[in-house]
Amino acid sequence: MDYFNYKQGQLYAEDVSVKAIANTYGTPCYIYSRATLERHWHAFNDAFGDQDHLICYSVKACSNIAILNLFARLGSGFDIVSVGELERVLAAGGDPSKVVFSGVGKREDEMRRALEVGIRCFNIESEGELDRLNNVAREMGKAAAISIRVNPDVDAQTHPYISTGLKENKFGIDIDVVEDVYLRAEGMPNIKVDGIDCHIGSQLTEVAPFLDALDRVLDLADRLKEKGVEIHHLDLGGGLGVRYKDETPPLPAEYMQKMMENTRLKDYQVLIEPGRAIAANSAILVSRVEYLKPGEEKSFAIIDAAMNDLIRPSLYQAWQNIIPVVEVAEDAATSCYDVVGPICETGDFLGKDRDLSLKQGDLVAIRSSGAYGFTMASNYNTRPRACEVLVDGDQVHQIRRRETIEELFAGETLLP
Ligand SMILES: Cc1ncc(COP(=O)(O)O)c(C=O)c1O
Ligand SMILES: N[C@@H](CCCC[NH3+])C(=O)O
Repeated sequence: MDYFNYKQGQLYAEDVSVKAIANTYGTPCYIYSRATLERHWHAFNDAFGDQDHLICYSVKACSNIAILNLFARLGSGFDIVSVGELERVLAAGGDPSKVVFSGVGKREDEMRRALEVGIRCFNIESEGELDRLNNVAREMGKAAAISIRVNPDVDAQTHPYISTGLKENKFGIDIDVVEDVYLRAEGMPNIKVDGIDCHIGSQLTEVAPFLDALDRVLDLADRLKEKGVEIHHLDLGGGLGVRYKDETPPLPAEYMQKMMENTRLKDYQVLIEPGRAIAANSAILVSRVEYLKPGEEKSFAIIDAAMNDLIRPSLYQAWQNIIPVVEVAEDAATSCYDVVGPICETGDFLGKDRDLSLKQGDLVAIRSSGAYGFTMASNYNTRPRACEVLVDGDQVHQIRRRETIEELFAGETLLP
């Protein structure tokens, strides 16, 4: 099911013409489909059947408060990695008691705020963090619920920058030594051990690495039980991949079904932290062609979106489809373009070697831009960040206006 389709030769987002949105709100512009976001969230939620579970949507994938609010209304929990993301969840009406706090570098002030609002659980990534949390909780007269993020040394078979479950990665505590850390945590007066956490990487297209990690986590839970440490929940992280080009990742239902074939899971509440699989294909980034620059070696289509708007192609050599907003005739002449932005970096490209039929002023849509798109945007080259628009049937809502130039240096001061 795709909510971005051509109708009478025009690209639509649900029931609204993309060209009409671009003409009203300008470009570059992120356009989200509410129906897609909600369908993907439900796909995970429904997959659990009667298994006790909580979906903690990973805020870093796409964090506009209007979108977080949609998930909050569905009863979602949230996975956060900073106090900034926590404040977003709260501003969006999210329930703090359904928030898990991941990340290797939690500051004291972040811990304090999270304890103050009563989050569900801290996913501890090091012994130093455990000690710090115990101290902060003691100062506040509270007990902090924790799970420890274990590093199971499983190869997620994904891009090295987004693989997190190998010994060489900075994340979590080695599963072979974590038992002692759990025993220490059990003895801490202001720590309440609740779960085990594991997240091995992102854009996984096979279930096998998840199953390997799950086995190791369940074995650990058994060993801990023998030593008197009671585990109530397992947080299996996020990481399920999506189709950008020709990948064939399992659907959420297939993935969860395979995981739940392990009947030992029934003894626990299961948390998951999906981000990309919910958000990636919920949005397009729409951009206008500024110039065409034909050449002997290469032809360039220079568009008004750049690596500051969508960094995935530059950073991971990620491939995302680029399609025309006004459909072109099947026999129209095409050229092979590198689709690039206006930024002064050779690495500023959105797509390479794309056969497209383009002229100056045309609109293009970069697909699968909903996850790690706007959230990774920057102001490099003093470029205001794009606006975000959400389509709901035939309704269009601007959920974030375009930044103004003045805002970009508003916090700066001249010397006296
Ligand atoms: C701890 C943690 N949870 C969840 C996610 C979300 O991952 P994904 O967007 O691949 O589902 C990430 C990012 O990889 C993460 O680091
Ligand atoms: N930013 C990455 C995913 C990173 C996941 C972070 N835990 C991407 O765009 O593919």
